[in-house]
Parts: sequence; C-alpha cells; structure tokens
Amino acid sequence: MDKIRIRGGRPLRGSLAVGGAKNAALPLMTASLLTDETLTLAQLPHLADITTLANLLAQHGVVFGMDGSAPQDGAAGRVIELTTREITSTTAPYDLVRKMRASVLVLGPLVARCGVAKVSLPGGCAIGARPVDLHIKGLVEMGAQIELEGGYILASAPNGLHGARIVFPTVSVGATENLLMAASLAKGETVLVNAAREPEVTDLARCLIAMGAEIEGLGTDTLRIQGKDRLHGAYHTIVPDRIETGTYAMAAAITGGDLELINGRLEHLQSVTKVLGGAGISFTETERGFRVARANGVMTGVDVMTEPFPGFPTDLQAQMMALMCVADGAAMITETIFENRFMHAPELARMGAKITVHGASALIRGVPRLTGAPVMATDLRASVSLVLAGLAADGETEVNRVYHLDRGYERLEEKLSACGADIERVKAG
Ligand SMILES: CC(=O)N[C@H]1[C@@H](OP(=O)(O)OP(=O)(O)OC[C@H]2O[C@@H](n3ccc(=O)[nH]c3=O)[C@H](O)[C@@H]2O)O[C@H](CO)[C@@H](O)[C@@H]1O
Ligand SMILES: C=C(OP(=O)(O)O)C(=O)O
Repeated sequence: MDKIRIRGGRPLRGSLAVGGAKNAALPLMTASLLTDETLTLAQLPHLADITTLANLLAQHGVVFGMDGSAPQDGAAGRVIELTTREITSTTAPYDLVRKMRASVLVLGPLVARCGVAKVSLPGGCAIGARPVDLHIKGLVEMGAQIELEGGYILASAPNGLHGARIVFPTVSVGATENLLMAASLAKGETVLVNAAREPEVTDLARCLIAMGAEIEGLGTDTLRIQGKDRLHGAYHTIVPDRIETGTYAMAAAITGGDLELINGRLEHLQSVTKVLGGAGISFTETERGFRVARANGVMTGVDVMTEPFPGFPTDLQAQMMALMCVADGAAMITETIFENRFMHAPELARMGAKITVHGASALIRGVPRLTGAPVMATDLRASVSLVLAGLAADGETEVNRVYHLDRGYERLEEKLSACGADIERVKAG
C-alpha cells in the first residue's frame, strides 16, 4: 500500500489552488439521475470517491462524457457530462454502496424518477453509526412505501411521490439532499424544515434550479420546493471545496507559513476564520481567493465545538486538533456531530502531542514541537490531520493507508510540495 513520507519543519509559502468540493460533487452527480438530458458539471475534482460514485451511476445507466471545451464562467478543472437517457437498473448493490456512504444519495432520485429503488444500507463507518432513518422517514412522508430486507432499502411509489412538510429532528446534510432531489420531481409542494444549510446543499439546490426545479429558501433552514413533472439538462460549476480550503489554511498556520488559497471562499469559512483568528491566524482577501498566515508568529490555544453550518465543520475538527497540538496553551475541542471522530488523537499522541479525550471532548495541551513517527488513520480527515502534524514535526513522518487521503484530496503531495513542503508518495512494492 502507498505511503506519504514527510520531512517536517518547512514553512509553506506561495499559492495553492483549491478544487471543486467533493461533498458538492457527489450529490450533484446523483442529480443527473433526475433527467434524461445531459447534466454538465465543471470543476469536478479527481478523487477516489468520485470514481466510486461514477461506477455506481454507470450501472444505473448514466453515460459519462468529457466535454472537450474550456469550462464556462472562467472556471478551471474538469468538465464532465452525465446523461441518463434510461435508468437501466434501480438497484444500488452492497458491493458498490459499502465503499462510500454518499452512495445512498441515489435513493431519492431513483424513487422519484422510476417509482422504485433497491439501495443497500450503507452501514456504519469509522466515525460513527451514521444511520439513514431520516432519509427513509422523509420519503415515507412523501408517499413511498419502504421496507428493509436483507440489508437493502426497498422503496416503491407506484403512483409517484407527493409533496409533504418534513421536519428534521436533527440537521442532516445527506437527508436534506436526498429529499431535495426527490421533491423536485414530486407532485405538489414539499417543505423541508430544519434543513441543512451547508454550502454544498445550496450548490445542489442551485443546480436543480438550473435543471428547471422551483426551490425557495436557499441558504436558510427552510427549503420550499414545488415539484415538476420533469427536469432538463443544465451546466453547473461546482462550488470550491471549503474543507480542502480550510485544511490548507491550517497547513499554512501549523508550519508558520504564508499561503494564498486560490478559489478559497472566506464566506464559507466564517466560523473557521473566527476561531483561527482567535488563535492568532490572519486572513486577507485577494483577487483570486485569500492569504493566510500567523499574524505575529505565535499561535495560541482556542476552544472549538463542531456544529452544522454555519458552525465549525466536523470535517475540519481533526485538522484543528493537529494545529492545537503545537499552539501556546490549552485547547478544548468538542465533537457534536459524530460519536467516534477522535481516532486521530492516539496517532497524534505518537508524535508527541498531549491529548486527553473525555467523551465528546478532547483537551489538548500545546507542546513546542512534535516529532515525526509512522502513523495511520481510519478516515479521511484524520489522515490529513496527520499530514499537517507531519509538516510541522521534527524529522520524518510516514502516513500509512493513503487511500483515505485519495478519497478527498486531489494531488495533495504535489500541491504541498509546490509550496515548499518536503513530502512524497512512496509507492508500494
Ligand atoms: C458526502 C458528504 O456530504 N458527507 C458529509 C455529510 O455527511 P452526512 O450527510 O452523512 O452527514 P449528516 O449531516 O447526515 O449527519 C449528521 C448527523 O446526523 C445523523 N443522522 C444522519 C442521517 C440520518 O438519517 N439519521 C441520523 O441520525 C448522523 O449520524 C450524524 O450524527 O455531512 C457531514 C456533516 O457535516 C460531513 O461530515 C460529511 O463529510
Ligand atoms: C466524512 C466525510 O465523508 P463521507 O460522508 O463521504 O464519509 C468527509 O468528507 O470528511
């Protein structure tokens, strides 16, 4: 298995371009199931998760094409066409769904377009149990009959879905996205209350509107959707990845460097810039994105709690913990979204970090230096937090299980080494 080898201690300097958001691209790709016309997506990141979903969509009948033209809107990056003239299978098999939880996002579009779907339950994962009860309950409220059998969700709506008022007891990004797509092809009005407000949800809503959907309340916790008989093709540029942006901002901060993050959008990172500002990190908007650096060389410990957007994202919690390991003073990090998302703590401790975990909170006492070590992690953001720690540590760090990183970071080692990091991928065998 490939490894990432890092020799730490070099401040990152220069500029680094952020790609399209993985967590926007995945639901956007499943939205192509809602129409028999072509959905063109620009800024599609090149990531393992995108390939996994493309394989699943291909067996549902999605045909992929590369648009040879330059992206519209001046955007850079890949432009992909997805066309689903016919749904060739309404079954999402276990072998494909188990590789990635976001695969469950085919459920809403398949039931809405075909009146039937058989989708494997995604199962638990390293960061928590992650049930899909809210996705299922919402579809039932929209008229679907759902049974669970042999590890599969069997959904049918022979007369189509109808609008409903759905009140989420907890904020769920995936359930909001699944029901938003289903509601776009349902009969009548659907209102989603306590909906997720993440920029990726808004990006999906924007794309659905471009496909002919009628949606009000974008960016708020109440989405009102008037269902349409059919949707049509559209061209959509995927929003820049705020988690990739935040990760590289923290890479600049942890190394005491100074980076310009091209395509970085401060408006999607306000909770993060507020917390990091308190720690002594400064952000300055530029024409292409923003610059990030330590304001006066020091970085102090700050407390943070993860929350649904616009709160501090759980997908940046591990990276924040790595940062706090080398801050002046102590920091308390509380994880409120997932019940088991501190697997990076013992690995960071192997590098000399002082971390005590009590339930949903971790107390980090900053140390002047970390030391390199062989480490590994069981999820995507935990893995990248070890890369950040390695960039700041004395000596050599080897991050194992690189496939986690490849799920969410495009050309990570290339982007970081272009900014002065000593980092390389060591190929297996
Ligand atoms: C592909 C994608 O976009 N993934 C993101 C998405 O995951 P995902 O959409 O899976 O996360 P959710 O927002 O649904 O989960 C939030 C919380 O709600 C719970 N829950 C969710 C659904 C449900 O039916 N029942 C239930 O209890 C979950 O277990 C979790 O505790 O949002 C998470 C929270 O910002 C991010 O960490 C993930 O990176
Ligand atoms: C948890 C994540 O992704 P997923 O929901 O696909 O597991 C993530 O992007 O950090």
